[in-house]
Amino acid sequence: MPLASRLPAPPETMAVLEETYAGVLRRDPGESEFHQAVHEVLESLGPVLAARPGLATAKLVERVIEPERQIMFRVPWQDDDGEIHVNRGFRVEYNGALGPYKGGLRFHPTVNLGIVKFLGFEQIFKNALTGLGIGGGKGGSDFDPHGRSDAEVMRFCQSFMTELHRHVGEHTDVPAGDIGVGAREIGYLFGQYRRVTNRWEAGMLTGKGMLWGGSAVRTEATGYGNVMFTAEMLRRRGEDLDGQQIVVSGSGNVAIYTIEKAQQLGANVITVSDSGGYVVDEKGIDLDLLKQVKEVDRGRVSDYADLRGSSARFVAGGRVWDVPADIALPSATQNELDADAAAILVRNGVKAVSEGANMPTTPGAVHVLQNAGVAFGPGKAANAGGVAVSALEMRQNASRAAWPFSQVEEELLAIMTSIHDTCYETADRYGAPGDYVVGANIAGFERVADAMLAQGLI
Ligand SMILES: NC(=O)C1=CN([C@@H]2O[C@H](COP(=O)(O)OP(=O)(O)OC[C@H]3O[C@@H](n4cnc5c(N)ncnc54)[C@H](OP(=O)(O)O)[C@@H]3O)[C@@H](O)[C@H]2O)C=CC1
Ligand SMILES: N=C(CCC(=O)O)C(=O)O
Repeated sequence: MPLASRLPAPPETMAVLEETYAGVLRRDPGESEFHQAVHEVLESLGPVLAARPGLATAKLVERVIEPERQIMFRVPWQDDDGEIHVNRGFRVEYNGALGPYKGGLRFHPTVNLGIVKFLGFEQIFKNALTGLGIGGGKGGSDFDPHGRSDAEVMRFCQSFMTELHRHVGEHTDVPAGDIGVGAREIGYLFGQYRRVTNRWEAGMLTGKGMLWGGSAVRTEATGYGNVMFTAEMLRRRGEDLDGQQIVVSGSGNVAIYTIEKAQQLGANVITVSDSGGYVVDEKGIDLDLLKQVKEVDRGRVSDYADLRGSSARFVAGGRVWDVPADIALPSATQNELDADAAAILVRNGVKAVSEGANMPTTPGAVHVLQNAGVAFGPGKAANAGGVAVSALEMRQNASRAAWPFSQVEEELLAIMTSIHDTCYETADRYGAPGDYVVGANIAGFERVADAMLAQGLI
């Protein structure tokens, strides 16, 4: 896809960015999600490079695009029947200019280097926007935890950390959860780290249990934060969440706590989904039942529909975007909301779309939504609540403190409001009022670039 500037920029500046992008396509063919993530950022940087030619001279954009370190490793493990499996592990330590590498681990059969690089590249700017002194990184494996016993997941996590421990630490690289990596997996990973290093290093992993160094609100943080960001976008338009009809995709950690905060603010959430399809619940999602199905029984959204009764309908293979709503909060996976879905949302009168997931909206869908005047919150800004509270967990660990839920939630609200305002004001300053994609990309990039320039050619 050719590079088109989202903002007026001199042709010679765009030519430099186009050559940089061509280099990415040449060097990393086939990594389509990584290309997509880079493409979106480069489309925002024209005016920045035009105003600061020194960035081009310093090859700053090329340096940000190339990870500082890419680690891949073998993960052998044995299932409950004694059969041996071999998975592949990844950790991309993308950019440490602002702090230790920080980012989740994803366990999903679709994980490959390109996926990890897209997630890590997004994480650089997301973490920069938090202002909390964290660099960008990401990792994971093509291991599929679905249907595996706790013992099998434990053996996999122990094998995975036996290798990963060489590369992580509280002052180096601090992983956390993402798709397929929740409280159970974090526990097994931390236990193995402790065993192989003989160190109690609380700050090397976030999302830990409350009894052993975890932070209040970390479980809720990503979902809460996206709803807080959405509320700020609406507030700027003289609206709030009370009474709004909301469609949510996904039914995991981000989706569940998105629903919780949205319901607390008076909204009516009527859908959840998983890879089998979606449920629409005319009475509104029963969150206690959803938590029981997903967090306790590790079931499917179709099980929710069966248990919920007549108000809930399961649509196999369908997408929540077909259901009329005021607000859409994609909280499952990348590229789940395409241009056709965006057109349906617009036709049904959607007012705001805010990304709880990482890069869930395709470029074509972003174009449809923004052209229709829909408030759009990009994931690198809107879903930064998770990593922000991870950074607060690291802060508590460093001071051996444990803050109460109310204090952490107050901090989270302040951080999400600050991220919103930074993006909003940056977009305004660059002549793209209300374009949070431009605001997030430029504000995040400038913070990283200034730190990189100060630290020399490394
Ligand atoms: N956890 C965190 O701290 C943060 C997560 N995110 C992002 O939020 C999104 C969700 O993560 P999280 O809630 O933690 O993960 P979970 O594993 O808890 O839940 C993922 C949900 O998305 C669904 N899903 C995953 N892949 C697909 C697919 N290919 N097609 C349809 N549905 C799919 C899953 O359904 P199924 O069970 O059928 O696979 C599940 O309902 C991801 O994009 C993640 O990168 C962003 C910021 C922070
Ligand atoms: N998966 C996460 C959370 C990362 C973290 O808490 O370090 C993300 O920001 O995408």
